Amino acid sequence: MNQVDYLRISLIDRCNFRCQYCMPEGAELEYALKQQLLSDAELLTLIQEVFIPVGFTRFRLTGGEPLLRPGVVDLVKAIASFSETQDLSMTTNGFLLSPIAKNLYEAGLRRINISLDSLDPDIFDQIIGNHGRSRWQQVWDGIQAAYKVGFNPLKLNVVVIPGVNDHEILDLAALTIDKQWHVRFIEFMPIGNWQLFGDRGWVSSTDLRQRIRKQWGLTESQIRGNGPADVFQIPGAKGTLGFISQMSECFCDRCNRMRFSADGWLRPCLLNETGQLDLKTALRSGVSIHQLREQVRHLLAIKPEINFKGRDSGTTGTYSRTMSQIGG
Ligand SMILES: Nc1nc2c(ncn2[C@@H]2O[C@H](COP(=O)(O)OP(=O)(O)OP(=O)(O)O)[C@@H](O)[C@H]2O)c(=O)[nH]1
Ligand SMILES: C[S@@+](CC[C@H](N)C(=O)[O-])C[C@H]1O[C@@H](n2cnc3c(N)ncnc32)[C@H](O)[C@@H]1O
Ligand code: SF4
Ligand code: SF4
Repeated sequence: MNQVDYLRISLIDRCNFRCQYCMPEGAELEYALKQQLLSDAELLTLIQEVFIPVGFTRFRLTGGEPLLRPGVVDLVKAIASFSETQDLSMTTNGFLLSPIAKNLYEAGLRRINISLDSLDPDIFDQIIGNHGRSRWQQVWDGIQAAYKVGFNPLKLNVVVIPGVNDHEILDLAALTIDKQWHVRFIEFMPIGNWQLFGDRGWVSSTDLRQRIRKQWGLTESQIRGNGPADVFQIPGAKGTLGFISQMSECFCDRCNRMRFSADGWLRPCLLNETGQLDLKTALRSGVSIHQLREQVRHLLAIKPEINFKGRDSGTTGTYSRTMSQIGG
């Protein structure tokens, strides 16, 4: 059985973007109230006294937009300071990154994944639901700042939406030729926006690889990631290309992760809502740390049965939480 030692922690369910595939404009979203969110102290207690003792050693901070969380640098510092923390990373939209990148690095964050769905500012703004001054440049500046500060690996996430940004695949892939960046193409999942998804809203990774292979050739990379991406490389390129094929492939047999929401729910599988534990309510109502640990241990033991098994249909299920609430 795969070791489950990687926890994706959502720091906040809010976001400064409205990506079409995640929290589209007009969608009715219910945000957690401040008192429903875990405080820093509660989160750190749960990490140190529950998650680490049951075997989690790798943590990814996500959201919503994690850089909107007040005191995010101090939180990074605190999690990085636990001697058991072997890997601390973040997934961000990069908009607020530039001025804070150095502080995050100095606080102990080493890996960062930044979403960048387009190199064309107009298409970018259309995808993220922006109507004012374009936000592309500020995100690009955030990426450059992270690169300069020394984040390694630096990964760029692209959700591929047919008819919207799939014509940019080669331009995005070309970013890896001269820079040691890792560009990852993610198959769009119908969580959050069924309308945009339509009959077949995703382009398969196999299809994308064919297009890239035709242009430059493509080899399987020796580098293995920590997660679901299959890693390839344009021959001679400095960086790599990752393909996250959650619609066309099953990588659940190598699943190593759980998710923890900003309001304290532990979720054993992204695509299956079974078995979630409300650790915040339990903690606040005085359930002992020992009992919480046992509950999480039990969830780890039954996770293989919960892991998503409905992939054959080529769709997923229906979900009560959006990607922004789950943390991707
Ligand atoms: N189905 C499924 N998709 C996942 C899982 N983990 C990540 N993804 C998808 O991959 C996207 C990008 O994830 P990231 O936040 O960049 O993290 P990652 O690729 O796991 O990170 P690394 O630790 O750098 O490998 C997510 O938004 C999801 O769409 C998973 O366990 N199951
Ligand atoms: C929910 S976001 C949270 C972190 C941050 N706000 C960001 O966008 O990077 C995490 C990841 O989920 C991806 N994502 C969101 N909705 C998705 C969907 N419907 N299908 C596939 N990936 C999705 C985003 O592209 C992003 O890479
Ligand atoms: S994908 Fe990230 S940036 Fe886009 S709306 Fe969702 S949480 Fe915000
Ligand atoms: S769908 Fe569930 S079991 Fe499969 S890789 Fe993602 S989180 Fe793990």
